[in-house]
Amino acid sequence: MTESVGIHVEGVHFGYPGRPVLRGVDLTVRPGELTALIGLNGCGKSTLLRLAAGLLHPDEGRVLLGEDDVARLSRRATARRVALLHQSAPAVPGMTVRHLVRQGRYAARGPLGMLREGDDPVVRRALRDVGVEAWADRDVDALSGGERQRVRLAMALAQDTRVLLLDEPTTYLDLHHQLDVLQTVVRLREERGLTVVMVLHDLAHAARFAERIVALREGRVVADGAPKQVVTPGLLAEVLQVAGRVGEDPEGGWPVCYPDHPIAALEYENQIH
Ligand SMILES: Nc1ncnc2c1ncn2[C@@H]1O[C@H](COP(=O)(O)OP(=O)(O)OP(=O)(O)O)[C@@H](O)[C@H]1O
Repeated sequence: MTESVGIHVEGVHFGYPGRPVLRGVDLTVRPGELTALIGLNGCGKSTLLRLAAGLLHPDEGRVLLGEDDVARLSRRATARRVALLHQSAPAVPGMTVRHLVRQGRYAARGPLGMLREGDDPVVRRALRDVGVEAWADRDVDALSGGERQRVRLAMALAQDTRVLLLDEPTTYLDLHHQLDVLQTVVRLREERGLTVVMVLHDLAHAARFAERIVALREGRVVADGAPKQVVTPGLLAEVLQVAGRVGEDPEGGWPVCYPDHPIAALEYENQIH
């Protein structure tokens, strides 16, 4: 197994024109760690993943993959180190599943590499890993939202990187396939020593599957630790603006949330301050 790679986010500030988003983020993801990133809509989660994938560059600070500053790596060198599952997929009319998944190879290996590899075993493995090999010759357009989401995961896996960034990997999926995808991620991470950061809106899934939860609020990290340590009624209020209770799964021991109601802005400020 190739050695795992960590991610270091050091003093990162980032904004889109006229819109500051990340306001001084420091985060070290250890090699081989499975981290869930949580927070309200618009708090900067996808932006942080895009910075780690080298698609955006910090205004201040830096992002390292292993020893390498992402801002100094070429697009292809970055694509060999890190794969990002986006929230939305490129939907090209008439493209088959196999063809789309091969795009993941293209990002990392380039056209010559793809020619050399012919019927690429990594593509076949990626299709198999997420259980979509039977759809290889179907049009991507003709898939349901959930089916397409799994194909996008196969595309990210086809990059065959040590670092996997997953932006809401369970969106569109029924409960069976949500659990299936999350278990697949856990298994692949164990088998291949992958370093995984995934944005999850479902705190129950974060608490169940991640070994670490990082919570963002308004572009800052406000909680960071093992699920048992950080999942509290205070986290629900401060990070997700929800009042609720937290218990413990009687068999697995992980925290279980019982969300009650959204907290109005005033009530929320009173709870925090
Ligand atoms: N390309 C862009 N140009 C300008 N503003 C953007 C752009 N992309 C995102 N934003 C803004 O930056 C902020 C952070 O967006 P981001 O997508 O990182 O949030 P998020 O935490 O992933 O949210 P969600 O949970 O809704 O996916 C939001 O206010 C969003 O409107």
